[in-house]
Amino acid sequence: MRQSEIVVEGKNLTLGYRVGKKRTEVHTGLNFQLFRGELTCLLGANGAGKSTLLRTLAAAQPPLSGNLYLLGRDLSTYSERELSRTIGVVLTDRTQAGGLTVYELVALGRQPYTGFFGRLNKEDKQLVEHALQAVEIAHKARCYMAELSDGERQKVMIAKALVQECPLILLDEPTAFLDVVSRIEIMNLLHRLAVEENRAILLSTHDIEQALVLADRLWLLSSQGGLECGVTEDLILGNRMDTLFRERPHIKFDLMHGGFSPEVSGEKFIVLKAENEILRHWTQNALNRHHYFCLDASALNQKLPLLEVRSSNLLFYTEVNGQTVCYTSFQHLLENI
Ligand SMILES: Nc1ncnc2c1ncn2[C@@H]1O[C@H](COP(=O)(O)OP(=O)(O)OP(=O)(O)O)[C@@H](O)[C@H]1O
Repeated sequence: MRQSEIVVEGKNLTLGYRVGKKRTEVHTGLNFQLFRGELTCLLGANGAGKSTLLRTLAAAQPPLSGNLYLLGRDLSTYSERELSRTIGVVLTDRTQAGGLTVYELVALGRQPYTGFFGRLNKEDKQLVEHALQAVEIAHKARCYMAELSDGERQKVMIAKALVQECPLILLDEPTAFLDVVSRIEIMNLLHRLAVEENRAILLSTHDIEQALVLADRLWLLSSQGGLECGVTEDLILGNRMDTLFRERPHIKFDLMHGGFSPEVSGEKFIVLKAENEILRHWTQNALNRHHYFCLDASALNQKLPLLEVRSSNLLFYTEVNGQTVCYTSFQHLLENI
């Protein structure tokens, strides 16, 4: 992977809120860089500070201290007009602009160039059409926003950010409210746009599964650990994912399957032999829910029961006394062991 241009850089940044003389620090000493041509996903528990960080990067609130650079220049020196040409912000809002058509809403993204009442020239129109095609919503260009699904509306908001021609796009939970197919589509789309259009795209999400598949980099934000940044696989294999929910030790990151799950509170042990990895995984899933710790065949001895799974309807359970029973489904097995 080539080293690409840094779009945003934070140095020793303190984030938070100032109301009158009261100062509430949400994070201190944050250091990070965001690169062009990459999709970066910001992950963190509820209240970890993701929206606060995104708002600070979007210049919607100033940092309490430290340095924040956008394309090498202090963010606080940007004018409103410069900001609207440099940062595209997509917020999660279910009821946006229902009375506008898709085309009109995306065209609003050209305002930083055309002015509020500005007419679109030929180039503007081409950009709008290109953006509608890029997010695969061109066929709905004449529909009203109110007539779209949540996923389609999200695509339109992304198209609007695209026509702003900003090197940086920030999205706060763009896949909230979406079904699994739309979540995959939106994340895929954002990754493609980051690479093909050479933008720096940063989004916050609770959709860890999708983030682990598509994010070029992760930003892991936690109240105790601050911000950890890195290429997705470096953080996963460096055991950094568990830092996200450090204060909830009963939730563990499953390195094999890339998701969080409750730690097994096993009281019973069983030796598990399975025909293949898929059968092993789902058998373990069922047994863990019933408070069994599963050991592999190397732990085989007479003092532990053995479950041999050849298929989902051929399960051989051998009790400690050596008696073997064959079960024909998980329901059958779980009702009897
Ligand atoms: N306007 C505000 N004034 C003071 N504190 C605030 C304000 N907004 C948020 N906070 C605090 O900042 C902290 C981080 O909140 P933030 O909304 O950034 O978290 P988040 O990671 O986006 O959470 P979620 O995943 O629940 O959306 C929280 O403790 C919250 O109470």
